[in-house]
Amino acid sequence: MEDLLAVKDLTYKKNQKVILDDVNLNLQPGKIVALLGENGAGKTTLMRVISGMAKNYRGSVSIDGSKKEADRKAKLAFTDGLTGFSDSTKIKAVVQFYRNIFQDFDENSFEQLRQFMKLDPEMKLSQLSRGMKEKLIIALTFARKADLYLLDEPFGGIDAMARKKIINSIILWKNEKATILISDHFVNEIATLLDEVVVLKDKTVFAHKSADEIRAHHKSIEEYYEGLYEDEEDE
Ligand SMILES: Nc1ncnc2c1ncn2[C@@H]1O[C@H](COP(=O)(O)OP(=O)(O)OP(=O)(O)O)[C@@H](O)[C@H]1O
Repeated sequence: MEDLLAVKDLTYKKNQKVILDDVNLNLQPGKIVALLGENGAGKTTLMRVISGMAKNYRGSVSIDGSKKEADRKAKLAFTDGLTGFSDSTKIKAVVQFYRNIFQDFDENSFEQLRQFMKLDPEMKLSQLSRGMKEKLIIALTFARKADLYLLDEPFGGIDAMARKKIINSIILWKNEKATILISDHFVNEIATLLDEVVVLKDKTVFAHKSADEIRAHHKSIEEYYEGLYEDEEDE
């Protein structure tokens, strides 16, 4: 099958510091993939490079065979913290903006997601709690009919009950052929969703395995992941 995402020999520096070093990553359509790694491992940076927000990297990123930034942006949904909107912006105005910018934004889907998340369209961004903001970001992201969804620690502030409901529903919100790359510090909570696991360590892709393969050899994905760091702690 042709790759949906192909990252080839990617090196990214910020202020002369190497943040990603020779990253290669290929993802196929229709997969849910965890992006794991310690604080500072480069998960957010990798998503920013893939999405075209971070520039001046070496190597190449292609989505559906195209390296063009405009093509990539049209095919992927990445909501980076609602930056750029003022605090007094209402949810309904953010939705209006999304509708104007993204051709694949589906208002009916957003409406369903908004109700699911129990968000009031009249509320201003300044009135939203951290968890409510994260719910809005998830709703905006999945209201698009994208080929690739990048979710960067999407649930940090969301309460346990809502989190469970969201995680169980994610698979229903995406087209069968769409791929999700999701970073989360609690791999256990998303484990049942996963088809593949990518671990960023030492500035590069340290491991990329199928979830089934990991489960065949380890008690859980979490145990496998923690095992990658055990030797270091003993030193
Ligand atoms: N604006 C910036 N300027 C300089 N260095 C940065 C900047 N943003 C991030 N970095 C550095 O890039 C590296 C990777 O950061 P990144 O945010 O991508 O990691 P992460 O894996 O997403 O971490 P976390 O799990 O804490 O969210 C870190 O060493 C960090 O110090």
